[in-house]
Amino acid sequence: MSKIPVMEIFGPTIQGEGMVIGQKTMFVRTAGCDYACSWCDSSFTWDGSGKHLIKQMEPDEIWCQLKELGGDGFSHVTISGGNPALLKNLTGLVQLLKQENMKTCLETQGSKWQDWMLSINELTISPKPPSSGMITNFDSLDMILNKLMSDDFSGNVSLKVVVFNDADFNYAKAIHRRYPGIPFYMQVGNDDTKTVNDAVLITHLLQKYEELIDRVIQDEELKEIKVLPQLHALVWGNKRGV
Ligand SMILES: C[S@@+](CC[C@H](N)C(=O)[O-])C[C@H]1O[C@@H](n2cnc3c(N)ncnc32)[C@H](O)[C@@H]1O
Ligand SMILES: Nc1nc2[nH]cc(C(=O)O)c2c(=O)[nH]1
Ligand code: SF4
Ligand SMILES: [Mg+2]
Repeated sequence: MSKIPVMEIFGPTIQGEGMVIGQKTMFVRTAGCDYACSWCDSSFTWDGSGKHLIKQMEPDEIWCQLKELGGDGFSHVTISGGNPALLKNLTGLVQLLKQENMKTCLETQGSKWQDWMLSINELTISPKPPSSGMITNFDSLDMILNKLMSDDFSGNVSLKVVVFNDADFNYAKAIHRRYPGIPFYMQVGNDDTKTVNDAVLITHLLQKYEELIDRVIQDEELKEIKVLPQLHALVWGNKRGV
């Protein structure tokens, strides 16, 4: 018995962020986070407001629900949260997804390590900039990225920093400088995660995207960098489960 606290299972949708942006995928979102970012767009996973949604599930139950939703129409599963890396017992799910010939993607912030992370195909580490209110533990981050750059890991790893302001931009640059060999992404911060006015939100986020692009273009230090919006926010606004 190794039950996993699941907040939501959804899809098929597209991966809206980072290195496999646009990829058709299913999502498994786990409950609980060791951080409490001021602007977290998934705060219901850790602030108590989604407590009633949490289901303790075995890996095979999760797989059944994925198949119910996605049928035979998917080959990619993204695990996000909360912080899935809090869960030692995700090994069973990751192995089952592998057996079923799924590619796996993980979203985590780089604060915790689990050995099952070595079996993930696409691993995004997203350290948190000053505007989040969180403090990066660089000992943990160094340790995690060292493991992911070793021969023990055969998947792809990338770094993704969300940027809201100047201090975040400088933090993002410092992260890229510290880990120059790792594919690096800057992502536009969504500063209005509650509005249901999609038209206003989307116009605003596109403007923020243009501002971030302009900054990167003007910065001679930034060369090997990709600048992305949250594509799902541009398509569906703040809607949950997409
Ligand atoms: C909800 S988090 C869950 C995974 C993990 N806890 C993490 O932060 O990487 C998934 C991604 O959404 C990003 N994110 C959260 N809130 C955001 C916001 N308001 N605007 C832009 N990106 C956001 C996070 O930085 C992270 O890269
Ligand atoms: N479509 C879509 N793409 C995403 N990429 C990362 C997400 C997340 O919340 O971790 C996310 C999400 O919630 N939806
Ligand atoms: S680390 Fe991720 S899930 Fe946790 S609070 Fe920050 S953005 Fe939200
Ligand atoms: Mg999200």
